[in-house]
Amino acid sequence: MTDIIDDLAWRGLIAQSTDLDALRASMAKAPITVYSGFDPTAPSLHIGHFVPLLTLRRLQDAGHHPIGLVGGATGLIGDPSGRNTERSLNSAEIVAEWVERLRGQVGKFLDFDAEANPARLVSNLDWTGELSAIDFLRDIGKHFPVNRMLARESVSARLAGEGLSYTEFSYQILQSNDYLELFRRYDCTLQIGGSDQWGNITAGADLIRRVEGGHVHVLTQPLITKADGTKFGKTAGGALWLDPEMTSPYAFYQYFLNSDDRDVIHYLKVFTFRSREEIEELEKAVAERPFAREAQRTLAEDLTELLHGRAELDAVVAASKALFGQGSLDELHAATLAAALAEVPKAAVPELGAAFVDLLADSGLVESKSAARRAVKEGGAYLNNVKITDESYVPAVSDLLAGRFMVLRRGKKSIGGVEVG
Ligand SMILES: N[C@@H](Cc1ccc(O)cc1)C(=O)O
Repeated sequence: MTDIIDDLAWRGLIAQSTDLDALRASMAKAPITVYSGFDPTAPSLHIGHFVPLLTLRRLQDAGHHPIGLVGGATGLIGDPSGRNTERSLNSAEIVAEWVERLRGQVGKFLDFDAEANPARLVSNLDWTGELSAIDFLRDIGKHFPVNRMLARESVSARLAGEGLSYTEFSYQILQSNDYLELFRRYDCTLQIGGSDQWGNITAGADLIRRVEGGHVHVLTQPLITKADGTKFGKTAGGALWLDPEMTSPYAFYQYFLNSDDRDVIHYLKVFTFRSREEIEELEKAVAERPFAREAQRTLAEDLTELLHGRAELDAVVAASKALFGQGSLDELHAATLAAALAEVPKAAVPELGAAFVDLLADSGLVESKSAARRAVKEGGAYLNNVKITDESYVPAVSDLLAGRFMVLRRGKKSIGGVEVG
C-alpha cells in the first residue's frame, strides 16, 4: 500500500520534515488541514510557487483540506528567507493589488466545490491588520526567545552579510502567528513551503506548542534544479511567470518542451498529475527514443493546459508546429506570432524594401550578409516556410503574416523573425 506521503516522496517533493510517520498516522486517522502561504512580492506567482501550490492540490485530491494563504500582511513586511539583501518596501496600494491577483492564481488550482473537503483561501491581513503593537509584543513576542530567532538560517545568514532591519527580523513572528491562527480556526496541523521556509514554519510549530500545547507538522520542498547547472525557471525574458501577460503561453510551453532529457522525468513528477505507471513509461521512452521527445511534449502540454487551458494549448501547439514548417502560418493570430517571435532573434524594420538576405543578417539568425547569401545558395533559407533561392529577393506585402510579421528559418531548426512597422 502506498499513501500520499509515499507519492510525494517518489515525486521528489519532500526536502525536510518533522516525523513523517507521525504525519502519516495522523492522515490515516482522519483528513487533516494543510496550508501554504504566498507573498505578494510581484504581480504574479512564478513557476517555483507551482510546487507547493500543486502539492496542496495533491493533498486535497487525497482527501485533505487545503488552505491557500495570501500574504496581505506579510507582503507589507518582506521575508528575509533565502535573500541576501533587504527588500525595498512596496506601497500598501501595490501590495493590495497584487494580493488580489494572487488570490485569483492560487484559487485557480484548488477545488472550492469539493463536497467533503472544499479548499479555503485566506489573507493573513484578516487577523494581522487588527493586531495592536501592544498585543503583538505581549501576546506573541513573549514566546520568541531572541537567541532562537537569531539562530534561524534566514537571519543568521543576513547577519553574516549586510544585516537586516527590525522589520524583516520580525517576519518569522508574523508567519508563526499565521500557523497558530489557522491551527486555532481550522485545526490546521501541516504547513508546507519551499526549503527556505523551514525556519519560519518550525518557528510556527514551536509557537503552537508553547501557546496551545499542540503538535503540528512541517514539510518543506526542494528547489527545482537543472542538470546543466543553470537556474530553473529563468528565461531570456526573466522569470517564468504564471500570468500569461508576463510570460506568454508560447514561451511557457517552449520552456518545458526544451527540457533536458536528464530533467524531464523529474519535472513530470513535480508538475503533472500523471501516475507512476505513466511516468515510468515515459522514462522508458526517453531511454529508448530520446529523439522523439515524448516526455518533453507530455510535460509541456500537460502543464500549459493546466495553467492556461485547452484553447491556449491548442494555439501554442499550432504555432510551434507552423513555425517549424509543419502547418500553416497564415492561420496564426497576431498575438501568438508576436509571442512566438519574442523568443527568437528578430529584426525590426520601419517598412518593407530590404532584401531577404539583409533581413536574415539583420535578425541575427546568421552572422553576416555573406553567411546569409551562402544559406540561400545552399537551399537552407526559408521565408514563412518557403525556401528562398533568389539571392536578390525582396519581401513584399503579400509575405506579411497578420499584417506585420515574417518568419525566417535557417536550416531545419533555427527560427528568426521580422517585425515591420
Ligand atoms: N514566507 C513565505 C510566504 C508565507 C507568508 C505567510 C505565511 O503564513 C506562510 C508563508 C514565502 O516567502 O514564500
